[in-house]
Amino acid sequence: MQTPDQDRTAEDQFQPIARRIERLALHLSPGRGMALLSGAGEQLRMVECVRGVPRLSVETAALSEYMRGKHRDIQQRVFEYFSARPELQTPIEISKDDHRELCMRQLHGLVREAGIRPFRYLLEDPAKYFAFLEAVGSVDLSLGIKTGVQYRFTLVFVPVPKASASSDSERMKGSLWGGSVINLGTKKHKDKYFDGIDNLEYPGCFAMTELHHGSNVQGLQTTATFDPITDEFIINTPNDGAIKWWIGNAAVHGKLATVFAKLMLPTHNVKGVSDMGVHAFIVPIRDLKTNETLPGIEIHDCGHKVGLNGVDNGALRFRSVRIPRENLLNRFGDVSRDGKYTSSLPTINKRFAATLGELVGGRVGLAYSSVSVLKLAGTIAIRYSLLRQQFGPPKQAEVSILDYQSHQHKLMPMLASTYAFHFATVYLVDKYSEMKKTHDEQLVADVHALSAGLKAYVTSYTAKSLSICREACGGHGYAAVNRFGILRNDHDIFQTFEGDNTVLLQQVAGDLLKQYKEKFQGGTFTVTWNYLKESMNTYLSQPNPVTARWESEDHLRDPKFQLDAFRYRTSRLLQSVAVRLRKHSKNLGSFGAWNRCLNHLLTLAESHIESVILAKFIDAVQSCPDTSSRAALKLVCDLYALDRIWKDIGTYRNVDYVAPNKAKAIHKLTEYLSFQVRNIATELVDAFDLPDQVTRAPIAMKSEAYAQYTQFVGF
Ligand SMILES: Cc1cc2nc3c(=O)[nH]c(=O)nc-3n(C[C@H](O)[C@H](O)[C@H](O)COP(=O)(O)OP(=O)(O)OC[C@H]3O[C@@H](n4cnc5c(N)ncnc54)[C@H](O)[C@@H]3O)c2cc1C
Repeated sequence: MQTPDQDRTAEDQFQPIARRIERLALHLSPGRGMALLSGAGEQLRMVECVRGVPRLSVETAALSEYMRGKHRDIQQRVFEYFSARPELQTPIEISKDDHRELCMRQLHGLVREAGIRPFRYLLEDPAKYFAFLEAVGSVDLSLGIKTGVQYRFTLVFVPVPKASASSDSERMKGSLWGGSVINLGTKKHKDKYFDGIDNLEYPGCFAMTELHHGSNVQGLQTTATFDPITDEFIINTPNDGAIKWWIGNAAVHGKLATVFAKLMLPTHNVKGVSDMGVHAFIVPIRDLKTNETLPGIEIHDCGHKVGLNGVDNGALRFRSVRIPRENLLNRFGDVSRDGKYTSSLPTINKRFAATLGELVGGRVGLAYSSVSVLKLAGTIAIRYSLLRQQFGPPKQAEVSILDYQSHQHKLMPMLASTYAFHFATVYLVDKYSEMKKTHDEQLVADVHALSAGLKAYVTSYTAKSLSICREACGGHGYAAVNRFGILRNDHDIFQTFEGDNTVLLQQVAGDLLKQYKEKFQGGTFTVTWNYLKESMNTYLSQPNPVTARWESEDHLRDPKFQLDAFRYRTSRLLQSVAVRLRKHSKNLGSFGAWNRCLNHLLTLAESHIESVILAKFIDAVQSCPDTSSRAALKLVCDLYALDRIWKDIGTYRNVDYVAPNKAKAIHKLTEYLSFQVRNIATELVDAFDLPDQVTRAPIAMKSEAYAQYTQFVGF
């Protein structure tokens, strides 16, 4: 019996030989080359077999098991619940109002009938909560967001670098009702509200954004003025710009809201009040029994949206609404009966920073959910592309559209990226759960930056990919029943809420620069960024002219080469932007210099996140215990890495990190790997383990797809 290690050795020896034979087989078909390769995949695979060249054989069940994680049971419960209650499934055509009511019924059903308690999972085992969120998001993204609004444990304080164009102080972004009460409040709040939030007796809102200020939370204008005579706060909207806007659950269902407002304390000086900064307050907005809007509060519907119409976003105006002093969520700052402000933390910035570690869950959740949207869209597009046949060699059968090189180019690197993101976000969830247990300071910083970067990177990628998937399915991709339109519209806003992506990437860049500065002052890099210590030194020396020319397949598929290349790019971007910022600061000041270098900074942040994603993917390949799954993952990982390097080949060529012959070899190999991945695409999407009841698009059904599609329109 072989150990996994012996297995790996044998396989590692075999693979390069098999690859060479296979390539030779292609070379032996003069004049046909990639056309044969792409145009007649099925025949070619048979030819390959005849010539003794094996296609990777993948044990889907084993791969699926490796991908699945430990909380499949909760997802299964969600799927089973909706299977048993077809009337609760969201139809393709539904009005805004009906969709909102249905979403609320879906959530009630899960909590009250199926006995699922998301709020408890969130507290006890965040990974279970995220798995649940993934499942409800695949039922309907509106339901996923509605759930998040009610429960989520996030309030993301986003410290944007001092120099950035957006703010000269810290900002906070985030969610949402349940999380804000538990995280920003104290025991009295938990005792009073936990059960009601958990069982949906207290549907609530998270009211931070105002008409004039979204990203820049420091600019909020709503006030909460303490009245020492009545022992109350007076919540007021001073002007139209301060109307709370986009507030989820506000238009119809919310009964209470966490309202973010500037805490104003009376003083004896000329000004009469002192601004203590933005704090959070629980404000009842509707009568718990009658659902009537409470006096002093004006609520309007934000109206029909581009997507997520199952969520009732509303706008709120407060006219001197009085709430008891105890409604201040006072974990980080409190006001005593006689109007004295106290906090264990001396400054607003410190209070924000303390909140960071507790409250990054929303971004973790969005990154994770975005990967499941990508899996769903990729599964639909790839299954259909395998089924769909158009054209073919003269007098021969038509070929699958996925046998066209152009189609492989559209979908196979995307499939590889989906796997890459899967492992990166699973890692993020693990780190987040660990952080919630240990509160380790370095981990807090790491999770904070990683969640910002992954949320921004993954949601942007998914948003673009949804359009590519639609187009890859031609006209039938445009039928609403096949889901791309709805997914695209619903997911689009993932790029904006829980922190705008451009703003979040700046935060990652700012953190990298901070680390860079500390390195040169003898500090240590946080866990994820340790690699920079090493690669900064490599960067400072010139690229090696010999390795720049190495082009063998074994070298290009060596994880060391791939990671070095990713990290070299990040180090180079980091070093060069630091120099530029220093130079421009002299004339433009730090704000102007930051803006002058903004695109450079965003590229740096993306490059760093790509390095982290690749590193986690390589780890996942190496840790996979099943031989066939490991071989498949290695192939997919190579495609991810080389495709990314090829997409940025100009950067590598400009500094001679890659010589022309090597650039050409990377390109050729990337196309070849796309073809190889295409050959196991069925198994790779099957391993996502999305049953037909979840994918739902008729064109992606595992069997009888055309028949199901024709039935849908009435044949
Ligand atoms: C469907 C939906 C649901 C929502 N739910 C809630 C909710 O429940 N509670 C709540 O409080 N809020 C909610 N929001 C608000 C959401 O959080 C904000 O829209 C988000 O924070 C972005 O703010 P903004 O809309 O003001 O965009 P802005 O900050 O005005 O950004 C507009 C553009 O300017 C760019 N930009 C801004 N600053 C910079 C900078 N420094 N550098 C470079 N570019 C910059 C951005 O990249 C973006 O492209 C929701 C929004 C929507 C659409």
